[in-house]
Amino acid sequence: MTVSSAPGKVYLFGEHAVVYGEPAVPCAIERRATVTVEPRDDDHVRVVAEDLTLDGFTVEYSGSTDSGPDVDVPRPLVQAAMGYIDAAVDQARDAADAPDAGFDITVESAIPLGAGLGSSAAVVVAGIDAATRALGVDLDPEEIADRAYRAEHEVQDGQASRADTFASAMGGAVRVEGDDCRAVDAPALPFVVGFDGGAGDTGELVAGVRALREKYDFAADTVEAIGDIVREGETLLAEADPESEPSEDLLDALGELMDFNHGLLEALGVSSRSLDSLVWAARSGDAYGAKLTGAGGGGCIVALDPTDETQTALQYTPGCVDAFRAELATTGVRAEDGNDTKTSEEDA
Ligand SMILES: Nc1ncnc2c1ncn2[C@@H]1O[C@H](COP(=O)(O)OP(=O)(O)O)[C@@H](O)[C@H]1O
Ligand SMILES: C[C@@](O)(CCOP(=O)(O)O)CC(=O)O
Ligand SMILES: [Mg+2]
Repeated sequence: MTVSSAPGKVYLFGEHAVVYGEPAVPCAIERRATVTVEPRDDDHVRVVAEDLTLDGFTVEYSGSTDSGPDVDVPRPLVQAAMGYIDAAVDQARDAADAPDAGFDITVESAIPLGAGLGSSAAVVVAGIDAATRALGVDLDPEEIADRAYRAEHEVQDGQASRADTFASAMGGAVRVEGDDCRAVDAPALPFVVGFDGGAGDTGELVAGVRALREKYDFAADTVEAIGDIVREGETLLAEADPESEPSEDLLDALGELMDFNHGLLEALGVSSRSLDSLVWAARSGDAYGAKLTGAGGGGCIVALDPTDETQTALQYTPGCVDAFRAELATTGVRAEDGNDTKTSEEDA
């Protein structure tokens, strides 16, 4: 049996624009998905994922129910739910050159689904690591990141960047621009996350931005302007001492850029009334800055605040179902079964 975990992430800057080649800075956070894999003697794949719920299915009884009810779950719902795990299994079979390998897979995750914290990337990264190790193949974190990207790219109909999967596989703060992925030496930033209980459909939201970008030059300019914000932000990070607490000046400047980034994402149509209300609650709670994180539509915002004020303000905001401090995850994908021959920290 092999067990692997991988972290979720928040975007300091740059989601959506990263899909069109602009840079982005996602940061891995200490909320992890854990995948347990047991190889099988046949080529079947059996998945237990208790955090995953499906809305709407039909159960048909005909005559005796000895063989159990015939559950008719609409195909698209199953595909949406299972696509990422399926794609991770395909990648692991390919990496181990074992096209007929079968697995019993259990997924457990502390990352809310579809909420912009990269649950899909964490599940795919941890799944590829656990399944390849179960087949006796040990991939390094960069290769897991690459295969996880290919899996997300396939599931999201060709609309995915390398950002989420690279951050999850490597841990820490990273910078992604097209195929160029690298670690960023940044001070530990005081992230606070607010969750509205909702979710967004990544594929649909990315398609919406793509359509606007094709329709209006000013929407294409907006995407480029997000890239400018990221470039400005990474200059600030590069000037800071990664070993020290971030200075107030740095937090002020990063916060201003986060606020601007949120405004541009809002203009591109990927925010929502509840995300905006959490962003404003964080700002009135004294955050240095706040923005939505990930695809948007519903889910999470991220704010910068070293004190408890933003978290408290969010907790008292109607529509906020959870508010928590998100520590930077310095380790990306890792074995949880004592069979690890590497961690991304050692490799970095
Ligand atoms: N705990 C889990 N168990 C099984 N699948 C999961 C789990 N968490 C996430 N997933 C997969 O990831 C999808 C959500 O990914 P996505 O829409 O990209 O949002 P995000 O990555 O922001 O959480 C789910 O529909 C599901 O397919
Ligand atoms: C919108 C996007 O930039 C980030 C999506 O993040 P998430 O899946 O919502 O956590 C898409 C991508 O980079 O693949
Ligand atoms: Mg995702």
